[in-house]
Amino acid sequence: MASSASISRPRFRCFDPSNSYPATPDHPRYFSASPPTSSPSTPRANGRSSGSMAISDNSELKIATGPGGYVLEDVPHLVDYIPDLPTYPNPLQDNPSYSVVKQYFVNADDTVAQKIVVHKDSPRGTHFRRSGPRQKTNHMQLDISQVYFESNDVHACIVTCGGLCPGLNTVIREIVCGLYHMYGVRRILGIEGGYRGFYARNTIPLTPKVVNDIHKRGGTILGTSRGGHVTSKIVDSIQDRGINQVYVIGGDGTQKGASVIFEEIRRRGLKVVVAGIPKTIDNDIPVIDRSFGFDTAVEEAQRAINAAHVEAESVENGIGFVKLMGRYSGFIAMYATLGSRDVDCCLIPESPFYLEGPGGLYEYIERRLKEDGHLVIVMAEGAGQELLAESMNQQDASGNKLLQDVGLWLSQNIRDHFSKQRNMAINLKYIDPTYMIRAIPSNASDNVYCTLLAHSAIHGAMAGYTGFTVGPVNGRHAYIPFRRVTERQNKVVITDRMWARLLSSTNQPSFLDLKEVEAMKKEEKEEETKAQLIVGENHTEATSASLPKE
Ligand SMILES: Nc1ncnc2c1ncn2[C@@H]1O[C@H](COP(=O)(O)OP(=O)(O)O)[C@@H](O)[C@H]1O
Ligand SMILES: O=P(O)(O)OC[C@H]1O[C@](O)(COP(=O)(O)O)[C@@H](O)[C@@H]1O
Ligand SMILES: [Mg+2]
Repeated sequence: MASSASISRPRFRCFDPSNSYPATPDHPRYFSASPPTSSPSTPRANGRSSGSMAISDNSELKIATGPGGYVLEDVPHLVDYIPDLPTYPNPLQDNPSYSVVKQYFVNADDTVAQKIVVHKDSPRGTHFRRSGPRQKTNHMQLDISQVYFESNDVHACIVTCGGLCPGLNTVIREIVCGLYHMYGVRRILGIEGGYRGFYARNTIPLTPKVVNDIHKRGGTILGTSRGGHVTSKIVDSIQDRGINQVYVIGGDGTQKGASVIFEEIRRRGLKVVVAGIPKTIDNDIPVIDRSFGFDTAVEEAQRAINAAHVEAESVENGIGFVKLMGRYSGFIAMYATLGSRDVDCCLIPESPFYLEGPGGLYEYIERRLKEDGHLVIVMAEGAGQELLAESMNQQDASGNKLLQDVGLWLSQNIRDHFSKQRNMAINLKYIDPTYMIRAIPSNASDNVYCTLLAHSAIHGAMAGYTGFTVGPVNGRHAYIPFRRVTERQNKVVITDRMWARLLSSTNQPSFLDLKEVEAMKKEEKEEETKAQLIVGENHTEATSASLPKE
């Protein structure tokens, strides 16, 4: 732990792939936290293997440390396994829109802190490489920017995988337009129908003209799918088509798939970058501040909640019941509840609840009906799964556990309880807007966000970085190693201040006693310690939910 509050510039030994200048003492020294499981420097003749669906087993970390507990968790670079790659002047330097903006280029050494609430003696903690077109001051004191691809040589492809989410088309559009207008790239392919599209479907040539209006439409013009990740066939297709930049848009499953593709590409020694753009309407991807489409989803959920409220207050003993998305994380339900102010009870997977007896849900419902004559309940789809007698032992094609429809189950149980046990006539209206919300186009704020994500991914790829996911960390876009976004899920922390706000806004019971709260706090502390151990030595990091930071 640092013993003084003074900030000192980290002293490192050099390895900075983004510049072609000689090593200087100011650059990071990397160490592997665990030994690499493949030998990237020995690509095979054609590099092909007969592998099928695989899980990435390469846990190599690219970490540099500095004074004061500074840790850089860096992302791979092409020169890690293909040394002596030539660099080219960055065309952005001559681009009239970008070159005049002095702050458009980021310093090649900029990093973004994961932990921004610090104390006098706190270690500086984990950092990620800042995204953006990179610039260095050379020995002649000139600012120059270099890239690892010549525009004419770039052959990019884009694929969308997993469930729908507002903003998919915007990200596709912005990758195409960004590559085209910023870097003069002309060859961009859309892969149809998710991962399996690499080997089983057609491709669509993408130009700014083709994608011009697509951000106004919901869904993805490329189509999507679950399952079908056959690594060797995907990489064979990438190799056969001469693709050298792969942009993968999808959730945690997709990023795991992208990580495996990256490992195979590295094993074959190919000059191909793999860049992930995180998509999850549930906002369950960790490290990043929020995921695109989340804002739109919360806004659209208001319409369902409003409808539930109107229905509920128009009749005697009316209950409006809305089920929202959120398999394992209740962010949409929590934010939609906080945004609406009409909700009396919000149920999420992270907060266990019970039905019968003092402090239970039925008692609370009865009280609200007696006091107000109506009530609105919002429930995330993954909440209360443990209350169902038997859980479904089925998975979707991607291996995600299929959940029981707990919303339907609970609304029926509420009806039965009040009619049979309490002899009270209630009027419950059940609304499930899931697919209506997922299918809408993204709102203006998500559109801007999608543009930044797309641009970050493009700049990273052109600069030769690979095996990364992009996303804002405390408001600054950064390149994050795949492993960091797939190793765990982002969850609502119910011992945090935001959940306290929700409880105070709805007045619902917390369903927890003090002992349980203490046990949860202990569990969180242990999780935090575990995360510190994974990352390395001598630093701490925030592991709590990433939205919002305060
Ligand atoms: N561990 C994994 N390794 C390789 N591919 C995976 C893995 N998990 C999921 N995938 C692939 O990623 C794609 C999307 O995954 P899915 O879980 O359906 O959606 P999401 O990416 O939104 O979480 C699917 O094609 C699936 O086969
Ligand atoms: O019906 P589908 O398409 O399998 O999707 C249902 C799931 O999709 C989601 O909306 C998002 O899931 P992904 O992030 O895995 O795409 C979940 O909230 C929901 O459980
Ligand atoms: Mg998922």
